[in-house]
Amino acid sequence: MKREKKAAKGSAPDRTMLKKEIIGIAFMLGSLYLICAILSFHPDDEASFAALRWYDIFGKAASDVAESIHNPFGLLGARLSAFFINSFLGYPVILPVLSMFFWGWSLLRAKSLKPALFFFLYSVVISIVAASMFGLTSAPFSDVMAGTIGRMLAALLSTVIGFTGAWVLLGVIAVVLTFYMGKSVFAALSRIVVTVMSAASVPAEAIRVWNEERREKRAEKRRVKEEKALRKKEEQMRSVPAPAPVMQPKEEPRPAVPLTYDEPVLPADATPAASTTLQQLISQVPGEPEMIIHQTVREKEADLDERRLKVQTKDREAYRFPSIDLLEKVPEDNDHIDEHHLAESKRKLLEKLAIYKIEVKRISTTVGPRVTLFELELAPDVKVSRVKSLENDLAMALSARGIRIIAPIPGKNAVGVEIPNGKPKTVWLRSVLQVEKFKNSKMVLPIVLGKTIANEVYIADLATMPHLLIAGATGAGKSVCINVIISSLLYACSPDKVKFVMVDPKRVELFQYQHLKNHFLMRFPGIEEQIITDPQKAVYALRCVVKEMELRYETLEKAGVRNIGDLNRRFPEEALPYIVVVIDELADLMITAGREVEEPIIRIAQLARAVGIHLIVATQRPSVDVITGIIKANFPSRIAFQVASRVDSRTILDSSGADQLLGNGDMLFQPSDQPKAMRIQGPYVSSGEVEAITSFIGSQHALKNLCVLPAPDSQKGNGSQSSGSTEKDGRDSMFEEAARLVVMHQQASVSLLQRRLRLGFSRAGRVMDQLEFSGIVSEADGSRAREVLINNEDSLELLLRNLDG
Ligand SMILES: Nc1ncnc2c1ncn2[C@@H]1O[C@H](COP(=O)(O)OP(=O)(O)OP(=O)(O)O)[C@@H](O)[C@H]1O
Repeated sequence: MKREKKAAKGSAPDRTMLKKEIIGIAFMLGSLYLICAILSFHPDDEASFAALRWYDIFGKAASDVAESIHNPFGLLGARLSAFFINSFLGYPVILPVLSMFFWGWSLLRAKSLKPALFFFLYSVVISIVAASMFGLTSAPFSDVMAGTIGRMLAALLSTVIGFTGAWVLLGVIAVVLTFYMGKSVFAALSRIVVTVMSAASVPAEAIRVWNEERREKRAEKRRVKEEKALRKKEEQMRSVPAPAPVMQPKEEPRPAVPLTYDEPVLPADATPAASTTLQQLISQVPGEPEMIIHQTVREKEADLDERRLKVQTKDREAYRFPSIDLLEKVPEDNDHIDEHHLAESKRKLLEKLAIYKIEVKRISTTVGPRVTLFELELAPDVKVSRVKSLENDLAMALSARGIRIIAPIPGKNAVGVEIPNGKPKTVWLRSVLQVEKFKNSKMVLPIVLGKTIANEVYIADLATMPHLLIAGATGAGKSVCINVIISSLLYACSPDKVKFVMVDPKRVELFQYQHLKNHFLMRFPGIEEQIITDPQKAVYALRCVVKEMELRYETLEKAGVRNIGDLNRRFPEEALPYIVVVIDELADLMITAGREVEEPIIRIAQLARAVGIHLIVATQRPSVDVITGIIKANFPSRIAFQVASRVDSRTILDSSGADQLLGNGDMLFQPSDQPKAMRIQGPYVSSGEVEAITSFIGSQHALKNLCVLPAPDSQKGNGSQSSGSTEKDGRDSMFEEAARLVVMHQQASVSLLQRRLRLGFSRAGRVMDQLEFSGIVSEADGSRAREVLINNEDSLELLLRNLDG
């Protein structure tokens, strides 16, 4: 009983909210009154209440004076307006009062009070400046525009710094303030205007929706009528006896189904989308299995730009997150369901099953963006494997590609049949980022993979995956998927939190990310480019990552923590960024560098989870020579796009299914912690959108502390050392020749040594290190070329002789 009473009283947060709302309304009303009173100021009123004391408002004298007052807001209004205009700041005082109104509005709408505070500070200073400026003029209205304070300040300034100096000083303050504070204030004000306008447009939208629904209902009624008439005709035809006794296979009756709608199981932050017309659409025959239509999920939208977009990085440069407006707007008719196609698919499916005498007890459907899942509850005596063997027959009966049978659906007493929708819907990146789930995500490295069959936005944490293998035929959507993953991370993480190592042997897939070089891309000692395209350099870059991993392990050990999360929490000032290594085409690397590249990939995959290094590896050749057993074993999270054969699907996922996918971002995602892959439709992001995001980031101030990976230890006897590299005094046999080459060309680059001396990349890199150690070239400095420290060949010969000696 007590508890009920308590509940009735409302919870503490509710009461606090209520209090805030009351205070907000009081602020708004108070400031409105003050603004109106000030605007109604009348100069003659002051004389009327001059004899009246402040506290003397209940007496007879007060009522006499009130009658002669011009201000429509009464004695109080007249007094306040006279005080603010004559004795305070004049009319400019309206600005701070206006900011009080804004404050109240922010309290009422439970918005952050920061913009209101900014506006208040700005308006106080700007009204003082404006009052002083009016104080400097001798116009007739200057008295009411300056107030006592404005006139005093004007007199003080013109005495101290002169009349012109006062104008300049006040002008500069006004311009600078408006420039720095104006932006955020105007942004906040424009948000209020937008909110008010959208509130006003709600009734119009409701009328439009109502009209549309009415039109749809009428069309549905007409359609049902037509269907009924057609069925009647069919029945009449059937009742006419056949002319000749021809032997025909006895056809099973078509299992049309009665319908019920079930309450969908929705995630906490999702609301069901309306799906009302389907019930009338699909025919019902009494005694047939029941049909349930799962309503799809409509994710709660959220404005991603409402979070804090500007942050301070560790090296004190401001960084601004890309705005969601850089992505294209979702076309409006995107929610439309092709109901006729759905009804037709269901009819054909049941017909086919009836031919094979597979009895269905209950059937339910979920309409996804690209496919519809029919969940069939079979009669107890039907073997699940019989349905599975019908995959090809069903595909033929429905004349559709991409039919997949899930037998049984994990955790359910049902078999799933996925049938492509008539009109596939594109899932736009903007629509999957613009949801509350993403905005409020607590994941470390949230990546949006797309929409599930129930239209739920699927977000995974790369930090827990901990590595991702993406495979599929060419043109199936791998590169778009990688772009989506990188874009999700760019929308979620600042450059302090995540860095990328990008390896792109195809040269065309990742070049747009060049714009990220001053914020998100890691650098490598001795290599100018930050997006690696050369397979030998890729091996070197991956070894740098391995070295970084080893150093990070040492750091963890010294700090006495178990992983990067604990380290960053304990020492936020020295927090390490997560490193995401993206390799867009593993096959090209495996063919040219083979074991040399497999080795560091496996080392990273096996060990790097704890130190925050994560791999995303894509390949269009899902064969065992590229996705080797050991690579597969270390990539428990995998995405398969459409592939040519069942064998390819097995190579990626250890099961078939990817061969039945539809392409264009249709994927099977195998999470590391689930037994079966799930079907997801990947979002689409165009290269124009990626360009817009990356160039927005690239146009910002470069970070001063650019992350350079450590050079790897020189590898001996591991195959990377080319033959003929016998060393003298620890130096390479090509050392002297290399020294002469760089001095002759006055140019020190690894590629020059590679080209002219025919050295492999890693060997050329080692020789360059030795040249640096001997003082012939300067040390590497980020992306800048090394300097040659020896001017001529004579000095070089002298130096070489000294080295030998
Ligand atoms: N999620 C998606 N939604 C809609 N269309 C898509 C999607 N993903 C890819 N596509 C379409 O497929 C085309 C090819 O995609 P993408 O370049 O990603 O293929 P790929 O697998 O990387 O091919 P390749 O291996 O040859 O580079 C895109 O240009 C686009 O038209």
